[in-house]
Amino acid sequence: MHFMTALKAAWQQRNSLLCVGLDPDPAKFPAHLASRPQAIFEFCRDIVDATADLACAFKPQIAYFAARRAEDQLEALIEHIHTHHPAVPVILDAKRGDIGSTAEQYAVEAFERFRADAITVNPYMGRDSVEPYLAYGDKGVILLCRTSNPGGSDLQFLDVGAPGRQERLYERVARLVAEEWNASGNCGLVVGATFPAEIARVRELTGEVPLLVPGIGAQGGDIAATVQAGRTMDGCGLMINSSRAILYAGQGEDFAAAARRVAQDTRDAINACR
Ligand SMILES: O=C(O)c1cc(=O)[nH]c(=O)n1[C@@H]1O[C@H](COP(=O)(O)O)[C@@H](O)[C@H]1O
Repeated sequence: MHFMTALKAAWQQRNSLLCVGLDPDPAKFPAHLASRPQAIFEFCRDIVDATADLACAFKPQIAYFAARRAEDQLEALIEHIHTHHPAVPVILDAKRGDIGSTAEQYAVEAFERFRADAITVNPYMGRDSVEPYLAYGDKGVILLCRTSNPGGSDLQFLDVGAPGRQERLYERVARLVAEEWNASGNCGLVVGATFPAEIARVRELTGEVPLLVPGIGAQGGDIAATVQAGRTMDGCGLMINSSRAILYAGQGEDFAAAARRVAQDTRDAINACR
């Protein structure tokens, strides 16, 4: 199924704009999991099973798996999501960016090895570096635009407009994606919840393009401001990600139930503003 079709169905059927981020850090796992060889998979699986009905997407962050030689556990996790929660699309957060020939390999890795439904991509090497992902017309390509971190302003806020016409770099990315790269309707953009004014600007520039919005929860972004700035006319258009605030809500054997409570509260807080 086309990523956008799956995402729209998940928004509607689950009545949720919440993306549950899967950033498994064994140092923060409950003690009973610590010594288990498949701890990363088991931790994420339990979070997934406890939150799937509350989520419009899952977003595993590849670095947390690769850093611990646990790519096999990432494969198993995505397989688990597809098998047990097929209505919830999987966004592989890899933020790839490289020349076309290398990008082809990253696209194979994301879509054929890991079987992700979408991937995050860094667009700052230009169109040819993104084309190998766009060629998978039914997969989502979610491009960094205005990132949530403080240093995002160092480059993304530079004025690249013609003389007398200010245009920030992130605005150029948003415009390029909306006007040129999204010919197959499979693009999304990343805009941090920590910058609601820029969410509103990106929404203004891109019409209905879905926005992945990290930065609520641990990074302190404002839910109401995010939703008001980024929702589309039908009250959707957003995948609002929270990772650590959900994953590490509890420290004991009932960690998944604690994660569910925070996920539910977050989904409800988002819905209250739609
Ligand atoms: O692409 C991303 O997901 C992303 C972009 C961005 O601008 N900021 C950002 O925090 N992220 C990711 O979103 C997640 C945020 O995690 P928490 O701050 O724990 O909710 C991490 O996996 C980040 O890598």
